[in-house]
Amino acid sequence: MGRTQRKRRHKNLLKFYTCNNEKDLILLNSWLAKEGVRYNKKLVLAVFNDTGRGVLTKKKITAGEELINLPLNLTINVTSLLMDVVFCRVFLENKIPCLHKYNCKVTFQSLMAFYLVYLKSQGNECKWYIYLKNLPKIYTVPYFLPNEIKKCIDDEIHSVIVKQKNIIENSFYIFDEILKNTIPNSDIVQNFRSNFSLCNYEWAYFTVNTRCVYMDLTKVIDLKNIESSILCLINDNTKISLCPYLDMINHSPNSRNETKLLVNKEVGITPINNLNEKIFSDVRFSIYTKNNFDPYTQVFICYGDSHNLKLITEYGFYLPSNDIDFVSFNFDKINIYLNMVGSKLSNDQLAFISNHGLNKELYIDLRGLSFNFYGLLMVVKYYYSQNVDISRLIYSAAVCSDDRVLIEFIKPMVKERLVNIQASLSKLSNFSKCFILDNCINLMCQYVKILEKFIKC
Ligand SMILES: C[S@@+](CC[C@H](N)C(=O)[O-])C[C@H]1O[C@@H](n2cnc3c(N)ncnc32)[C@H](O)[C@@H]1O
Repeated sequence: MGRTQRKRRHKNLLKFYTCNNEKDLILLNSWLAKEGVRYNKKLVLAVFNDTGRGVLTKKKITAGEELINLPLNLTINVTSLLMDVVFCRVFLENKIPCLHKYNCKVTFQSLMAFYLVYLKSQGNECKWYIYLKNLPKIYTVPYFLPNEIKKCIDDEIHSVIVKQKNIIENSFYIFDEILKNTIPNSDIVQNFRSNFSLCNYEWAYFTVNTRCVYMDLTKVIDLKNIESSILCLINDNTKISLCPYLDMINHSPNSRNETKLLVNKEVGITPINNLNEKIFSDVRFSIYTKNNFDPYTQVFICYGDSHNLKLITEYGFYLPSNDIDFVSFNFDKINIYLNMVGSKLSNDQLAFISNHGLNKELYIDLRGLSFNFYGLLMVVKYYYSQNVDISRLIYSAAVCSDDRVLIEFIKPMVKERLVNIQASLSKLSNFSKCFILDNCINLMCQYVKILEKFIKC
């Protein structure tokens, strides 16, 4: 090894320690190998200073290399739920007609979370025991902040938590009712009943939220006739799945990757009532990277959206110096401001705004007003100007959007937003520090930076 290489390796070594030899992870690795997972031999699990547990490569990885390849039966996906006879009986052998009563009432994510509590309640009798044992015990999303702190954080973060809370609590009460009314004809269901609590369900919900990957199984299963199956409870699609080991890879906004479902030609599209494990024994799920990774560096994939509001509230982490962050403004609040400054919108203006979608995507980022925000302000200011074609004017904003009149007009409202965030930050400084709160404070400071830049321009 040359001097430069040695130096680089030493520098990298300081940033992580490998954890492949920890007892639980040895068990996880040998279980995965036994179950047929094929992962790139260069990869090992490690704990990194900045991101926590993740995947490290010991040798160079080049774009196009496969990272992990799993048999479909080793992922928890829609077919796992459908093929689990005992789980399906919870719904089908029930004192209430729950498929009918709760038709389209929950998301697939909620159903997956319910299934995860069911699996967890089986302890070491469960096929997924080793996998479940290695999942994080807690999640660092603001949902879990104490109420007195939640009250002080910015409205944007708070409104995401409120939405999460509604989804989680509503689905929890539905599942609780279903479980209370099921005919408990096995120990598995008895245990499930006694383990089903809001706290366990919240853990499961955020396990699914933070770890699932997109997986489209329409090439192998026919999801059309679902009326008498548990899928009639859901109001969205089933395209998410938990994939052991793959879910150890952390996120980077700069990473690019692709997944593939590798299907043996003979596997046709199976109707949901004909599913069995054998059919999928030849179907595999594979993930490739489109990046190069140096030896002894962390391997990342991209989870999708990378703005910090999403990362903090859905995944529980914050990316510093994130240029794509933005501060949203609610149309109703803008409307109140317009009324206050004597620029009440007419019905014609309101119809124009709604028809052109100018009441959505209203935000300010480090580059200034969003296209829609700018367009909305044009409608406010120029709709009734003579010789102005407002539609043409709005679309010219794609080329030039620095009309001082519009910017100065909205500044007082932006200043008020800034003052409110600063006041919240000051209240938050009274609470003792913790990782989740720090993430929220970091994001709010980013909002301050964005708004101050806008006001100064
Ligand atoms: C799919 S899991 C990745 C593996 C996870 N770190 C573990 O120990 O099991 C997603 C979670 O990893 C963490 N994570 C992912 N990317 C991260 C990053 N760039 N920085 C910090 N934490 C990250 C977050 O807690 C996130 O909810």
